[in-house]
Amino acid sequence: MSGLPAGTTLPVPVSAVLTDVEGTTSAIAFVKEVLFPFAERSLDSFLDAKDGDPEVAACLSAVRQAAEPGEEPRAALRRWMAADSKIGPLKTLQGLIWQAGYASGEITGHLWPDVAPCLRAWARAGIALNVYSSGSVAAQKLIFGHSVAGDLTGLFSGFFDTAIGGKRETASYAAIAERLHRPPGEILFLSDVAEELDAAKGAGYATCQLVRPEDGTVASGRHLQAADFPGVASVFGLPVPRLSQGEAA
Ligand SMILES: CSCCC(=O)C(=O)COP(=O)(O)O
Ligand SMILES: [Mg+2]
Repeated sequence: MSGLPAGTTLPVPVSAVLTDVEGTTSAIAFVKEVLFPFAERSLDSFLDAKDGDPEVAACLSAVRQAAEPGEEPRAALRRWMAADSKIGPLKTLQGLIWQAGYASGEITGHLWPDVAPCLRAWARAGIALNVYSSGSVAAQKLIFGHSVAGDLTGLFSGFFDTAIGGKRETASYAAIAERLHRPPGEILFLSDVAEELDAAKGAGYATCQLVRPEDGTVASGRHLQAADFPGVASVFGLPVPRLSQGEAA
């Protein structure tokens, strides 16, 4: 599965992991069928309730700047939602809307069952864990803070969104490496999207594509690959979780 001969472990000195969310730690289906529809159907009531709220007003001002000339902000937001556009003010608003859903228990953050045990094992071993997603930092903290495996936010030392740059741009990964005070070669970037991995590799990162057939992801062949987080651990020589009875690997 990795693209390496069976049993091969790479001599890459990984001291930090940077992980994508949708398609990597969490199902694409969860984002598309739970999170996005929740934001879509709550948009009007949220904006009505938050009329005059300074954070929301700043987002709407940024929406007007990015919208087509004369386009009403709500229409622009709905158009971007339909196209899954990774536009900053949309992602910020989605995060704010999801907050209520997580707080009420209507939404629980999906994680593949293999993810939390590996994150815990890697954090225990002193590997610095970080997130990079098009979803806002607030949205990242919500999905990991209200996850099916409990509150995992304490495992992470850094959260990055597109405020640092687009996920398909090499400069974004160089900027993250600087913020982490680590050589890029020591950072392992995990994603389902080959173009994001290409950009990270361009900045000198180690890369691994998560290819989860049950989530509809397709191997690019351009990066080492794994079917799950234990597969990542085996390719890069990272710790694997200690299993308690009945716990997923
Ligand atoms: C952080 S949960 C919300 C996911 C989201 O809004 C999104 O656009 C997913 O982007 P990713 O970069 O994690 O694939
Ligand atoms: Mg992804």
